[in-house]
Amino acid sequence: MTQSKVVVHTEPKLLAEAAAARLIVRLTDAQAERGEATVVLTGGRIAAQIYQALRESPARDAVDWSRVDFWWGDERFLPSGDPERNETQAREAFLDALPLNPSRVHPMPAADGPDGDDAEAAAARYAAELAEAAKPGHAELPHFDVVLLGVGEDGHVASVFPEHPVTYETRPVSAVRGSPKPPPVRVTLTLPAINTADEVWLIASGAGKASAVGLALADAGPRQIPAAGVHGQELTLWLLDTAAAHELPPTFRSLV
Ligand SMILES: O=C1O[C@H](COP(=O)(O)O)[C@@H](O)[C@H](O)[C@H]1O
Repeated sequence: MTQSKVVVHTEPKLLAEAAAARLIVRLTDAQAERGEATVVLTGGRIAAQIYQALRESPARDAVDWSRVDFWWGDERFLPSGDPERNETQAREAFLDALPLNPSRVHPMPAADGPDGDDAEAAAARYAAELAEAAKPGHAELPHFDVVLLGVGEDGHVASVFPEHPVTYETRPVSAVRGSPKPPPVRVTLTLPAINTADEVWLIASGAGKASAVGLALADAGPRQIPAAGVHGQELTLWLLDTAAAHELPPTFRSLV
């Protein structure tokens, strides 16, 4: 049975620290149950703060990081090591500081990778890597314990942008051309792929996100506000700071 929850923190730093603490607990629980854990990472400003909080958390070693699989929800299709890549951000903020198993770290291909600047081929390559990690009977995707998602000012999640054809995509991974936010070429998990996760966490900080968050929680259409179109199989968790929670629909106002 799927559950939705909204949690509002007073400031971005607390939001980041609380999200990091939750993630440590969630990954520890998954490892207790299944012996391993899988998280899908996001990019963006609040994600960078969460990753830093994870790195600095005294509880971080509760997780056996060598038994965590890391995937990415989207990538800015740029050369490897480009500071704008979500992979670079995550590696610098926390992955490089953890005792990972490198074979469990699955960045999306870069624009100087085996497919060169062919984003469609890169998307197909990532889909094949995901399918290879899937358990028998789950043809296309591995089990995702948690998908982390930032929320754009326009309501985008991963690189699924409002009114873009990618909002209709049913394959698990898609190239995105003509992104309204730079860079214009990206690779993304699609809404149906994200929605296979046990838990989907949407994380938003700042007044610029308030309108998108309010519309998503008021059940806007997913083509207009992609954040409205993602749901975990067990839990959809909104982690907000007060500024991002400013335009919550009336049913949630008591939280602010
Ligand atoms: O470009 C992207 O933007 C969103 C949100 O970023 P933020 O800086 O506004 O928090 C991010 O979730 C996505 O992964 C990224 O590629």
